[in-house]
Amino acid sequence: MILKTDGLSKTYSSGTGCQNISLEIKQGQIFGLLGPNGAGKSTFVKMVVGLLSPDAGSGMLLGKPIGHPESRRELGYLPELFRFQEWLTGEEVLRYHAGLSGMPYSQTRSSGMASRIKEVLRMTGLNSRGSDRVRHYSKGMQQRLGLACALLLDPTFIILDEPSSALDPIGRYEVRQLLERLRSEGKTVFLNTHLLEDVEAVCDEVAFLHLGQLRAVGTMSELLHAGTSWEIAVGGWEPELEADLTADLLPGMSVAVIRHAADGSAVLRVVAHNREQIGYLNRLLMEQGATLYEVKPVQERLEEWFLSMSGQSDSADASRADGKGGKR
Ligand SMILES: Nc1ncnc2c1ncn2[C@@H]1O[C@H](COP(=O)(O)OP(=O)(O)OP(=O)(O)O)[C@@H](O)[C@H]1O
Repeated sequence: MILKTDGLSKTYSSGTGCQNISLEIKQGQIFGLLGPNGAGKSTFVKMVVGLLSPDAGSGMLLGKPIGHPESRRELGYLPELFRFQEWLTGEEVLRYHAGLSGMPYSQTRSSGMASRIKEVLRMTGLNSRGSDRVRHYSKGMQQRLGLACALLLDPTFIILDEPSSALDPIGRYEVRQLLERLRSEGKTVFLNTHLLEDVEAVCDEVAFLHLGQLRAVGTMSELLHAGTSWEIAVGGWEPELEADLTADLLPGMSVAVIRHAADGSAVLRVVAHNREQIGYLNRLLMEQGATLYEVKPVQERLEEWFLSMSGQSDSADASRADGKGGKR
């Protein structure tokens, strides 16, 4: 386990922050922490990297208690709000950051460090701009420089707080590719974000924070409850079958007609919690003289899930509180 937190809590004088956060991040995964603005994501990250002390709870990071200097040695961190010395060049900022890590001055000037600096500039798409002053960088380029700083000392665990917030779609795509490459090298990445497409594209596991509380943890497919909603193509369909089927369905199941053609073909949207319930529906259809041709699982869209988890659709919440990876 790279990171394990147990009930981490921080309450600001304003009464907000985050409470009782218990998470486990395994080696080699990209873990996404999602949540709306003000959910408490950065507060959690700051406790993990040792910038804030928790009011309660504990955590182990790379085998040491969080906040311990040893646990930070293997950590790369891109803060949400970054600001660099604008009079320095990108290369100078990186060398300065190497020095801040405790590296002797001579080593920060070594040829090994010069080539590592070139490498992280290349990895983050800044290879041709390393000798330009930061004041001439765009916001997106400064964010890339922050990413280069986080990667500079080849950390085992990389925590990125909104790494793509200033990037254009190409930049976001490049960062996603970089994260995948880091994972393939065995690194572990913790991604704090509200960019749903990033989470959907790269995260192995996701946690959802809302109003400082952990609401859900699981893989994308667990969280989106793949398998509870199905699209079913049938033949021999008659409009009155909808009411007949509905009357015989098991508790929690439902059927709605999406399309129906004059030749008796139809597509149904079915809520069923397992394949046995689909088998039961097949039997009902056969009893009514209809034929089941195709069954396709339908995945909920991440955006809809995000909205419902953020309290924008309470009725959707209530119907999805079951199973592993569900709401907490
Ligand atoms: N230093 C602080 N003092 C007082 N309140 C704070 C402080 N930092 C954050 N908060 C409050 O704590 C809550 C969580 O903030 P936090 O920055 O952790 O959320 P977040 O999920 O990272 O938000 P965003 O996605 O907007 O960056 C918010 O209500 C915020 O106003």
